[in-house]
Amino acid sequence: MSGPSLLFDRIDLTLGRTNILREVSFAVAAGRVHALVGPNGGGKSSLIKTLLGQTPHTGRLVLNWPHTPGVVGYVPQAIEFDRTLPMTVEDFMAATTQRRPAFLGRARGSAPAIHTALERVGMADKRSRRMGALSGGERQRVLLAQSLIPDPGLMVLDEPMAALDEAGVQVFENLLAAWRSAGVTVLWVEHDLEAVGRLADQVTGLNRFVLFDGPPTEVLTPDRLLTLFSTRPRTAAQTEEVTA
Ligand SMILES: Nc1ncnc2c1ncn2[C@@H]1O[C@H](COP(=O)(O)OP(=O)(O)OP(=O)(O)O)[C@@H](O)[C@H]1O
Repeated sequence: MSGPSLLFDRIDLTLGRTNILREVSFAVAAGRVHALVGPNGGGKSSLIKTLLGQTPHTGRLVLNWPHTPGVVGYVPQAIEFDRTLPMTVEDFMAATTQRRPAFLGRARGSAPAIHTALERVGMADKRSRRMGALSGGERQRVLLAQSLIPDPGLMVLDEPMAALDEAGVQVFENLLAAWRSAGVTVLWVEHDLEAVGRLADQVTGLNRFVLFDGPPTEVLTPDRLLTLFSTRPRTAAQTEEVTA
């Protein structure tokens, strides 16, 4: 499934008194792996929520699909489950991927796709475990698995490698390679800059504003990284601005 190109054009987002994104403009090329990096609180997750239509932003956001609009896969930041919640991995997969209401049970037709997706992330043998009993890395693999159904054309990933062990990282890298060869567009929030340097085609640095945008080899220079990750805490800067 060929992916869309994306255009963020002067995106502004203010929630309450907090100005989270200001004049954010950059483009994501179709079928490329595009990383979004920046300090904690820099607005990366907010930008993703904006892309997914979840925020009252201003500015222009364009998704240009090659043919008809396709499927958007989304891997949220790690989520917690109550240990006693009686929801198995299979139940979770069904609830997040089937159209039929989850309280009616699993749709029989969805079983093969769920099995294949769990196999791709190495979790097929743990399909009957409760979500709350999984390790953080195992839960992360299940979050990746649910994003594979149905086949996405645009994949939106919010720190998908958090909590993954080495084998889990390999699973993720295999998925990335498969998306790349299928022409899926990937927008990927990541803190691991070594992985970004190795695996992304393009990288945007975000700390409320766009700080840089280009191929990793050109923009992830030691100077840039020092500036990006040693700025004043944004809360202090914002408070001054709001009260000025
Ligand atoms: N609903 C909200 N109302 C007010 N402020 C919010 C809201 N949601 C997020 N923020 C603030 O917006 C800023 C950006 O948060 P966001 O989660 O987008 O950052 P991030 O770059 O994804 O951070 P991290 O790397 O820590 O995940 C933070 O200061 C956060 O506290």
